[in-house]
Amino acid sequence: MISNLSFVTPTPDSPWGTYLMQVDRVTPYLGHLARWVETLKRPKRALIVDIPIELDDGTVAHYEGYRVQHNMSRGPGKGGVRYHPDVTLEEVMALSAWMSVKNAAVNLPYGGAKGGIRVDPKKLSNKELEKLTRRYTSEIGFIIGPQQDIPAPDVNTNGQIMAWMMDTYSMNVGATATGVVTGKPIHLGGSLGRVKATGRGVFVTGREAARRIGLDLQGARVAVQGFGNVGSAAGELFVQAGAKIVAIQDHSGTIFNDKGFDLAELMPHVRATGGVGGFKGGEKMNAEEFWDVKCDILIPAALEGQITAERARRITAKLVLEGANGPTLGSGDDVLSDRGILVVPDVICNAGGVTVSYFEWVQDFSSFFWTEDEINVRLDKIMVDALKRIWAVADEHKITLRTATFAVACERILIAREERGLYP
Ligand SMILES: NC(=O)C1=CN([C@@H]2O[C@H](COP(=O)(O)OP(=O)(O)OC[C@H]3O[C@@H](n4cnc5c(N)ncnc54)[C@H](O)[C@@H]3O)[C@@H](O)[C@H]2O)C=CC1
Ligand SMILES: O=C(O)CCC(=O)C(=O)O
Repeated sequence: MISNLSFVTPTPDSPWGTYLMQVDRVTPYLGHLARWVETLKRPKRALIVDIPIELDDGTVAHYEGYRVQHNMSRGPGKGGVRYHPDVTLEEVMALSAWMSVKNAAVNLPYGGAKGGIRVDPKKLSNKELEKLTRRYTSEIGFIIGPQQDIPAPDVNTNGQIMAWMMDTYSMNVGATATGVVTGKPIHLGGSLGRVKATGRGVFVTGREAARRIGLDLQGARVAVQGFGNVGSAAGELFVQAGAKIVAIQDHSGTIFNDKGFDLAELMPHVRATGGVGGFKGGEKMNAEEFWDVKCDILIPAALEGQITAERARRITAKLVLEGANGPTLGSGDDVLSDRGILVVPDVICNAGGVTVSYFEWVQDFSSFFWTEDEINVRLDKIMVDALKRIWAVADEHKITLRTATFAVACERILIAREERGLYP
């Protein structure tokens, strides 16, 4: 693992360390392009901003914000913005690099970027959240734009936050620029289908993977970690396909129901309380027992670094669908692979969100909007075709789907890098 960057000290289990190891694993499959591989090991641009805001009680608080543009060889930067108290520059760097790989894996004309603010948004009022978002947008305003870098929602951010970002950027440039962010509300140039698109992509890749390994979704047992935007939308689609969700874990608790949860009862509880904890339609479980639950499909859809080697030894699923970015440590990945558990990696599994973000961006430019059916059909096709190509590479080289996704994506990025050349 080469990393002579002065501003991060990755470890094998940290997000950037995990990403570097994934790049090292793909290098033997890159042929002559391997001489460009160092390009992938350093972000093109990393911006740290101070965000001062006046709180409701009159005091002034400072928050640290980031926007990292990992690689722009294939087009403008693209990737979400995360609000979380544990966000670091290192984490955002890894998330931006995974965006480069993901966008290339589904062949979108984008590079990779990601942003974040080190904040617990649950502790802020709506007014404070708006001030934070607007100030952050102004601070990063000179490196984002419809043709430069297009943010979108991620953990703890949503359509309202995208609306504030779009409005702030537009006021600063003096013209409404709907294409500067995606994941916006429908009335502001948002796309039908975007809210559930990431979960839908997890379902589509999961359905294809299940078919290939002969796993029947009818009656399949599913465990989901993270029941926010991604986990809940994926879970709903699996239930519609005949599967049952037997265990769910989120920040508020872990719940179990051997017969499968009734989502018509659970969803209103989550909307009303903010989490699954306290739901009466199932038993409460110890958090660590989640990883022992008997299931066919496991969907980590919360944060990074959840599947350690130790947990990977206990997982009973035949199929792991990475809804989250970076949920599996390198050591955990090796254990899953040795045990014959198929992992559909984040860089393809959760690409449905950015794919519909791309549709949103295209619709904004043409000011012509598609129906939800058109969007879902196009999304399904892009995901299925991308997975087919990746699967063929995995079979050809006898490598995991993760390394195969990196092989397909990194080749595309580095061809673009080589063709563009280096001289100004
Ligand atoms: N929103 C999107 O379009 C996309 C999101 N992702 C990834 O999916 C994952 C989830 O994102 P969203 O659903 O958008 O976020 P969200 O904010 O809607 O939901 C996050 C979920 O994770 C849970 N969670 C947080 N800390 C936890 C912990 N310590 N243990 C268990 N659960 C915990 C929360 O309770 C919540 O249910 C993230 O890794 C994100 O980067 C990936 C692609 C696109
Ligand atoms: O929709 C987008 O542009 C990016 C979504 C995202 O942050 C991700 O795929 O991790």
